Amino acid sequence: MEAYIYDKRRYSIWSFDLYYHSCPAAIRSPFIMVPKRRIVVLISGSGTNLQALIDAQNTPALPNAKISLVLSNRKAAYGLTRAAQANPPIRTAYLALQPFLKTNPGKTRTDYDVEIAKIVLKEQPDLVVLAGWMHILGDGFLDLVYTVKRSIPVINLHPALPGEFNGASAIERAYEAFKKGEITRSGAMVHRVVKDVDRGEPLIVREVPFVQNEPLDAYEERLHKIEWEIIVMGTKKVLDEVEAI
Ligand SMILES: Nc1nc2c(c(=O)[nH]1)N[C@@H](CN(C=O)c1ccc(C(=O)N[C@@H](CCC(=O)O)C(=O)O)cc1)CN2
Ligand SMILES: NCC(=O)N[C@@H]1O[C@H](COP(=O)([O-])[O-])[C@@H](O)[C@H]1O
Repeated sequence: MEAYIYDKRRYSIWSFDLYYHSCPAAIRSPFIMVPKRRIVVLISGSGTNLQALIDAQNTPALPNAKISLVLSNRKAAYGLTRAAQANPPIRTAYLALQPFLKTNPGKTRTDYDVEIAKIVLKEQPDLVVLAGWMHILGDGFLDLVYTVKRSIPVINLHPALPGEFNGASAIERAYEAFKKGEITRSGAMVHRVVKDVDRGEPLIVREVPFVQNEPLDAYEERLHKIEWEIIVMGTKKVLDEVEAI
C-alpha cells in the first residue's frame, strides 16, 4: 500500500499528484485534486499587471495557479482593491517603509526587507512576482527568499529592454531618449530578480517601437498592453520550470 503524504497546504494527496502527472492525459480523473501553484504578487500602484495575472489564473495562459497574497508597500495602491474585488477575493497585506521605520526606532531598511520576506515566506509560494513593486529589495529580502530550503524564484516586470534604462522612471527616460533621436524603440521584459536592479536574467523580452510625434501616454498605452501579456508568460514560464524540478 503506497504511503500517502497528505499535504494540508496544497489540499492534495501527493501520491495522487504523482499519479495524476504520470498518467496519460486521456485517463486523468478530473476529480483528483492537483496542488495549485502558489504565487505572491508584490505591487505599489494601480495593479493593471496584477489584474492580468488575476484574469489569467486557471486559464490556458496560466493553468493551475493561485495568487495567494498581494502585498503592497503603498496603502493607496489600487491593486489592493483589485485583489479584494477578485473572485474569489485574494488576501492582501500592506507594509510601507517609512511608517515601519517610524514605528520601529532603530530598525533599518534591511529590517524592513526582512519583514517583507517573512510575509512572503509565510505563504510558502512557488513564485514571487514583482508587478510594479517600486522598492529596491536588498539582502534582507533576497538572502531569506533565495536561501530557504527550497529557493523561491522572484521575477520582475520592467518597462525597458535588457541593459537599458534600469531603475525607476524607465518609460519616461526611454521616451526622452527617443525624442533626442538616440533610440527608435524600447520595450519591456520579465527578468529574474538579483541584487543589481533590473540586471537579472531576462526571461521574456518584447521590443516596442516608437512612433514619430506620438505622445508619451499613447506609447505607454501600447507598452502596457505588451506588459500585460509578458507578465503572464513570464509567470507561467517560471512556474513550469519549478514544476519540472
Ligand atoms: N534587488 C532588486 N530589487 C528590485 C528589482 C531588481 O531587479 N532587483 N526590480 C525593481 C523594480 N524596479 C524596476 O523594474 C525598480 C523599482 C524601484 C526603483 C527605485 O529606485 N526605488 C526607490 C524608491 C522609489 C519610490 O519609492 O518611488 C527605492 O527603492 O529607494 C528602482 C527599480 C524592484 N526591486
Ligand atoms: N521599475 C519597475 C517599474 O517601473 N514597473 C512598472 O510599473 C508599472 C506598474 O503598473 P501597474 O501597477 O498598473 O501594474 C508597469 O508599467 C511596470 O513596468
